[in-house]
Amino acid sequence: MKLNDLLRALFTYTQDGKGNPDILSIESDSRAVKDGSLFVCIPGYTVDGHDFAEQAVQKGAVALVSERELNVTVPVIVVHDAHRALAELANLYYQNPTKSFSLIGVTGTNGKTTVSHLIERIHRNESQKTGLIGTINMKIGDEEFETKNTTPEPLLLQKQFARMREQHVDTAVMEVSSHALTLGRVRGCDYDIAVFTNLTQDHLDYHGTMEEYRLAKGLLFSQLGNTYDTGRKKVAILNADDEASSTYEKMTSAYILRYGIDKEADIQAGDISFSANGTRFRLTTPDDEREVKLKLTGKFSVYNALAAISACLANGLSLDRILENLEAIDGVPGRFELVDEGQDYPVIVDYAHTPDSLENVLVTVKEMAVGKVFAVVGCGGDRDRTKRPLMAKIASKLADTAVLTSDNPRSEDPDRILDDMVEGVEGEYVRITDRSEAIHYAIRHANKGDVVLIAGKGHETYQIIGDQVLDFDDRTIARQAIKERKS
Ligand SMILES: CC(=O)N[C@H]1[C@@H](OP(=O)(O)OP(=O)(O)OC[C@H]2O[C@@H](n3ccc(=O)[nH]c3=O)[C@H](O)[C@@H]2O)O[C@H](CO)[C@@H](O)[C@@H]1O[C@H](C)C(=O)N[C@@H](C)C(=O)N[C@H](CCC(=O)O)C(=O)O
Ligand SMILES: Nc1ncnc2c1ncn2[C@@H]1O[C@H](COP(=O)(O)OP(=O)(O)OP(=O)(O)O)[C@@H](O)[C@H]1O
Ligand SMILES: N[C@H](CCC[C@H](N)C(=O)O)C(=O)O
Ligand SMILES: [Mg+2]
Repeated sequence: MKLNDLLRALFTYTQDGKGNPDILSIESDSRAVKDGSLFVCIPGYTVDGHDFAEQAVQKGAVALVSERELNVTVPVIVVHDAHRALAELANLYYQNPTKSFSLIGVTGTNGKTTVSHLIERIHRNESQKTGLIGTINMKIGDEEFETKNTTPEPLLLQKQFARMREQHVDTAVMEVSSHALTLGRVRGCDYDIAVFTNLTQDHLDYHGTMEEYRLAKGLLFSQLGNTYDTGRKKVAILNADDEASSTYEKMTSAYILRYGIDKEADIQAGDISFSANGTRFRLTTPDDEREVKLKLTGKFSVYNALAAISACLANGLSLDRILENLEAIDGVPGRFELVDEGQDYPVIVDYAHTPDSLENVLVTVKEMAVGKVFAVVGCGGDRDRTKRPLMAKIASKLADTAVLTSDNPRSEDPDRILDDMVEGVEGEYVRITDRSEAIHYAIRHANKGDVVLIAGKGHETYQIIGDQVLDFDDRTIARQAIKERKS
């Protein structure tokens, strides 16, 4: 593709230096630049991509996109915001792949992975070819691809969409993080359906205030638009019980479908009851009323189910088929996952790493415990510090014993993170920095009918300490601890 053709993706820019070279690839990492690359200089949080401009030219870059003028021998396209430019260029380079299938975006503080998986599995059981992008991995049908971010950076994202188009995907579902929305990673994506789960505290290190965080998520709903050039309806799916939805209602011109439990909604759950086998509720839609039996537990699972049902209805599936598929789903990896070695005290691994998700999951765990609840909880390093005392408070108030420990301390001193947590403690706790020891402690002390919750890492298979990524899986450690205790 010629540079000038690619520049149609950008609305305003200035060009410094003449030339219209053939662009053979777009790169935002100088280390990946080859002959014929267009190199986009991204100002990062660790380093500034502009500092690698010279290196990129030496490696064969034939043009650069930059936020400032640069003294190089190839044409420089100067833009206001290189992050946005990168997303728009990537979308045009791969020729608008998201116009070829139905695209569903899921945002919100908690439940994105769960809701995306529910939507994907329901569509897959309807013989649709599906795509999935999120925290755990990316998938096309059964083929898995690794990812670093919940919402990948634009080049990887659009490349993956192009692969989906090639493989004739019918419906793709993706998690859209607030970071991605703020950094413009998803610009150019043509969403058909946007789903909001909920908004509670997280990522204040990045967004500063809850107001900024709320508005960041709103970008998904404003991006949805109301155009029908693909012939598909645009639908915003909002949680009637979450007050942030009223902001998103005003930010979108798409159709709106509301789901809820407490407030009146289009897709409504009532008469909810929980048992050892799962959750039952009465579902009311504008046209129907049904009894639903989920294998998933907790009020939050009812919200996730309602969000998934709404998205599947908006995407044209019938309620009968949606419910049959939904009722068969027994869970998502690392979300309320039981570690069963035949022991008489349930051990649950869960990904709750925010105050709200921890509270929800502990309330659910308390309901199923005949005896005591042990909660193994840590807080991530280089992440929102203000959630640390809140999470320790919730764990120590709701569990009989909170076992406070480490969860990806990253560049921070694990004991400093624990000091921050301990400030919020309001009940019984023990403090064990080593996560493996903490898990062993909880399992050693649990008796028949007690429940051990191991929160925060879910599907993760690593512990990040300093710049080392060490093998670590809560489920494996828990299994070992249960077996050791038996012997
Ligand atoms: C804060 C943030 O979003 N960071 C992302 C960012 O990294 P960064 O700003 O540190 O990048 P950098 O290392 O400074 O590099 C800047 C630029 O220089 C380039 N570079 C760098 C070195 C070099 O030799 N040559 C070169 O050209 C880099 O390729 C890059 O384009 O750009 C990287 C490449 O796109 C991302 O992988 C990285 O995500 C990191 C891994 C991360 O942890 N992000 C989190 C905060 C995040 O985005 N999380 C959300 C989920 C949140 C939720 O739970 O809701 C997500 O979507 O994953
Ligand atoms: N609807 C919900 N409301 C509150 N908490 C929830 C909800 N759904 C799941 N949770 C809790 O949040 C945890 C994380 O869920 P999930 O991975 O689906 O969220 P996420 O939004 O994808 O998180 P992340 O931002 O890290 O990708 C679960 O393990 C569970 O404890
Ligand atoms: N996407 C979230 C995941 C947090 C998971 C938890 N294990 C941690 O490392 O804090 C984040 O990056 O904030
Ligand atoms: Mg997720």
